[in-house]
Amino acid sequence: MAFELLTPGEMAEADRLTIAVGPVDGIGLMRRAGGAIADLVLARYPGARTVHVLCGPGNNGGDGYVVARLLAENGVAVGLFATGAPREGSDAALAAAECPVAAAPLAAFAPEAGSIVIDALFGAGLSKPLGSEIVQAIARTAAVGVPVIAVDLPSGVSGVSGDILGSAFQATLTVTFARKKPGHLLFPGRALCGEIVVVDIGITDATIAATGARCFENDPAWWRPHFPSPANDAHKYSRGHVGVFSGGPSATGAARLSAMAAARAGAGAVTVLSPGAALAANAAHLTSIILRRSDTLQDTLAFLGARKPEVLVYGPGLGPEPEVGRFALELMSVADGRFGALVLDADGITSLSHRRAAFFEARKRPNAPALVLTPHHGEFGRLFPEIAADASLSKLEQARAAARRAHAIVIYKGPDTVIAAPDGRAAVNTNGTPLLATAGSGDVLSGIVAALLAQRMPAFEAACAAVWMHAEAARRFGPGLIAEDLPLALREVVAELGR
Ligand SMILES: NC(=O)C1=CN([C@@H]2O[C@H](COP(=O)(O)OP(=O)(O)OC[C@H]3O[C@@H](n4cnc5c(N)ncnc54)[C@H](O)[C@@H]3O)[C@@H](O)[C@H]2O)[C@@H](O)CC1
Ligand SMILES: Nc1ncnc2c1ncn2[C@@H]1O[C@H](COP(=O)(O)OP(=O)(O)O)[C@@H](O)[C@H]1O
Ligand SMILES: [K+]
Repeated sequence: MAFELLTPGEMAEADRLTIAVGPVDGIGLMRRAGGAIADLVLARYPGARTVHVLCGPGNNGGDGYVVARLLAENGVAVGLFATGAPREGSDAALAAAECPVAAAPLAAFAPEAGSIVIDALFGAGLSKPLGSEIVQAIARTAAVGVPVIAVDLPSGVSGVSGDILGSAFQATLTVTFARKKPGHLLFPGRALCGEIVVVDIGITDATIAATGARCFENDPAWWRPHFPSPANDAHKYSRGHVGVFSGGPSATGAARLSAMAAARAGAGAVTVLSPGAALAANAAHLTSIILRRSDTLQDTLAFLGARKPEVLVYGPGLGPEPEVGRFALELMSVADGRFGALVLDADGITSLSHRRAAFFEARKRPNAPALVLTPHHGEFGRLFPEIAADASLSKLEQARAAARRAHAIVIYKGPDTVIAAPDGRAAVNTNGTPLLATAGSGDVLSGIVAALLAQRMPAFEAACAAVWMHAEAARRFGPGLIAEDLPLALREVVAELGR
């Protein structure tokens, strides 16, 4: 399955291994890469008057020389512009020597309406901000608004992080090789890629595996085999029981959203644990969801002993007060097999920011429960300020660092939600929709995660599945979505995933 995301370093390793094993050599890979792009250009832009190919000094430029040659051989009017000649003896120099079109300096590049631009300036090798000559070429291209086809990555986009180094092309189409890179899926890079096409240039799955890549594009294909469905002899508690803590009388809705989502995602029983003062408010709104009073740790322990829930959701609507964080620590310390996993969300995360040392210490205990943290950007920065402040780390690397630090699955939410496990596995979600930017949608996500964990789906896969299902439900519901709509919208998604 081709869902691995390779960093530029891992991709270069895949390249090296492929050449080492043979029979294809470096220039052979480059000819295949350039050939695939030329085919796409001819198929998609049969009427293009002129194609301007912009070549950089490295292998990305090498791919560009191949494209220029093939287009010229097919009768296309090709203008070729280069920034620096390829290194002597390199594959790119060979590709340039084979290209019959003379290269002009990049400063002479003047895009015109009706033409298209092939951006082969920098790809995986981009390591510093673009120079002014290239920044100006990007500006000239944007001013004319012609289609841009990026080779591997839009020049200026970091393949590691999706960050923009100085400036970057806005591509219409990005053609990359063998696998995507994190920079294709993390914002802002994702938005600059346009449509992404991955072409096979003969790098095998075994070679990709040999790079040790442990990052994936989130896709049902690889976690669906773990997706739960009820056994024939299931009863409500054997299907999985989730307990959700409610806030006080004026903040009960968040827990109910989480609880409803847990039920729709397949938990056989869901209990809302409510402070006495909020029982009436909760009771007025709950039907199939069980309601139980819980004001103290003793009350919670009694519930755990009597009802043995698999998973607890702690955070939505609880308020950021330090007592909330203290209770979260107590819950973790009494877990000891009384429940299997804790989903800490929203205020459950924020309230721990004042007790970070105690929290990280608690996570080291051997009997600590499995933990899933679901921070958005602000919550992430509160619980992991040093990691969040480290600008050298991509969002993906930050999520991984946080997962290792907290011995937890971390769902770092946003338009490009990253899911990371303490063992180094990570996934970037790609079916998100801005429709999810609506109050309470995060509470729904915590309930879905809890339900899948309660049905004993392995934790990393459960987190990936929950993020995907949450977004899929939002997409299917469409505009007008509010968080209350999400639990019911999950029905169709669950039905299709189940066997
Ligand atoms: N599987 C693969 O990895 C394949 C890679 N190919 C191509 O090879 C590319 C990678 O080639 P390279 O490693 O040569 O890298 P690039 O061609 O992206 O960059 C070339 C060199 O430019 C320099 N540089 C980086 N940032 C710069 C900046 N802002 N201003 C000026 N110079 C800068 C660096 O020294 C870098 O090594 C890929 O993007 C892809 O297009 C293809 O040829 C075929 C196979
Ligand atoms: N622009 C967006 N594109 C895709 N997903 C988004 C976007 N904005 C928010 N989301 C998703 O919506 C959810 C919002 O969660 P959160 O910020 O905790 O909201 P709340 O606290 O109101 O429930 C997260 O799953 C997040 O990934
Ligand atoms: K490029």
